[in-house]
Amino acid sequence: MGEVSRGARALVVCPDIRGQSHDLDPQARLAEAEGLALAIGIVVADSFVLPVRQIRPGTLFGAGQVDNIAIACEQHESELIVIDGALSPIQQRNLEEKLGRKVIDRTGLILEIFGERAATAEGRLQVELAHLDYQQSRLVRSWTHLERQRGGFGFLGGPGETQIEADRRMIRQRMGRLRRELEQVRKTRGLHRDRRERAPWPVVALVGYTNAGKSTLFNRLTGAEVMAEDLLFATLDPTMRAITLPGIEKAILSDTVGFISDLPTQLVAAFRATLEEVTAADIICHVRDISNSSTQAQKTQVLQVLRDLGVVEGEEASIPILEIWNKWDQLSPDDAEELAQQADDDDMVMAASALTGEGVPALLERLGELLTTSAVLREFELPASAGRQIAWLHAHGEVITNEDAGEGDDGPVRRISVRLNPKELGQFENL
Ligand SMILES: Nc1nc2c(ncn2[C@@H]2O[C@H](COP(=O)(O)OP(=O)(O)OP(=O)(O)O)[C@@H](O)[C@H]2O)c(=O)[nH]1
Ligand SMILES: [Mg+2]
Repeated sequence: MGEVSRGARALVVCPDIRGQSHDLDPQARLAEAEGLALAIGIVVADSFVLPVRQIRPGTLFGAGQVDNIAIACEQHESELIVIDGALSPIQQRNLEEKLGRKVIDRTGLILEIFGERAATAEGRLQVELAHLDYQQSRLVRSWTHLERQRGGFGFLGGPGETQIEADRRMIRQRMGRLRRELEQVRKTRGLHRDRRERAPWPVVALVGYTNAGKSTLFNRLTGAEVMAEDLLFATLDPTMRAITLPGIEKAILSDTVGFISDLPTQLVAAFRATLEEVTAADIICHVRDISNSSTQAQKTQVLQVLRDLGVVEGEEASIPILEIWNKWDQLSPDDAEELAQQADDDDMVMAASALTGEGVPALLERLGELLTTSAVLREFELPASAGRQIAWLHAHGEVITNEDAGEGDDGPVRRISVRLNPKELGQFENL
């Protein structure tokens, strides 16, 4: 880690490759790439989009374009070039040689940010694993030119083992160790989650595109001081706090990592594990920067991640999703008027400004309402002799299945799936 240093002056180049479709247009992608660079303290000296009609396997860009990048580097005194796309290891090496400067691609950049931000043990393990995976792929495909014969002492491998094989094995071993550690950490966290699931407190998860305002809203609702900044990926590790809502004494609010388009594959798994918490929520609040010109594309990306997590299938969501149209204060009066109409017509949309607090009381009201009425499928295993509880479930919830689950310590066990809202769950737990 630490491939780039804070304060480095960089050129940010967004390749617009013909035939590759994107939700975001090139200018929006360029702005996002600048945001990523800023997030790690890089000074953006200049930035531009370069159309690529045909990918050059060796350099991605054509020779004339590479010359133009070199000129721009000179003009703007840049020591680093950020390419907002995927570079093959060979392309990266060739560009570095031709430009005489360090070149980093989008995956490398996001890995750097994640490396700097991860704060919990689990987050750090995930990011290191992702980084090793990235390095490993680079070793396999490009470092062969660096291969050199190792002398025949044979501590690590047989005599004559090449350096690249040794490096590869070391990375593999390290990854194996990290995976085991990660599993251990997750087991502990899994226990916590089970315990919380049994606790009669509903969980509200904030999700959304990076920089949408999740942490700002989290802080406003909880009085906490989670880092909320105009930085992409300000939050990496999930944070939870208790809040009180109208009609609900206690609910758990969780803040999560922001989403971004084209997340590096190496980070998808890490990211998904962090987001698993979301699948145990009673309500998902999808925080949107409604003032952003790419807000629609961002929403598509967020829904895609929720789909990957299994929360959304087709048009159906298994957990109610309340959209929060945040940064309302940034809208022009005309836009505000038009969007207010749409928000009014949809009872799963609330307009708000986490910054000014406008719309927040109504949002709390709506959350309380949803939590007392939205039923989620829950599964219980109860001794068949627990007649009172079983009867209560039938009377208050919508029982979907009630089946034999074998023998327990106290005789036969029933497995019952039932739709209950969080309030009913609380009552049931206190029976
Ligand atoms: N004008 C305005 N700015 C806001 C509002 N909500 C958040 N912001 C600003 O938007 C920026 C990002 O806010 P965060 O709360 O850090 O966003 P996030 O969604 O947690 O971002 P990540 O953790 O990076 O995913 C900060 O500069 C906030 O001050 C709002 O309602 N209005
Ligand atoms: Mg945040």
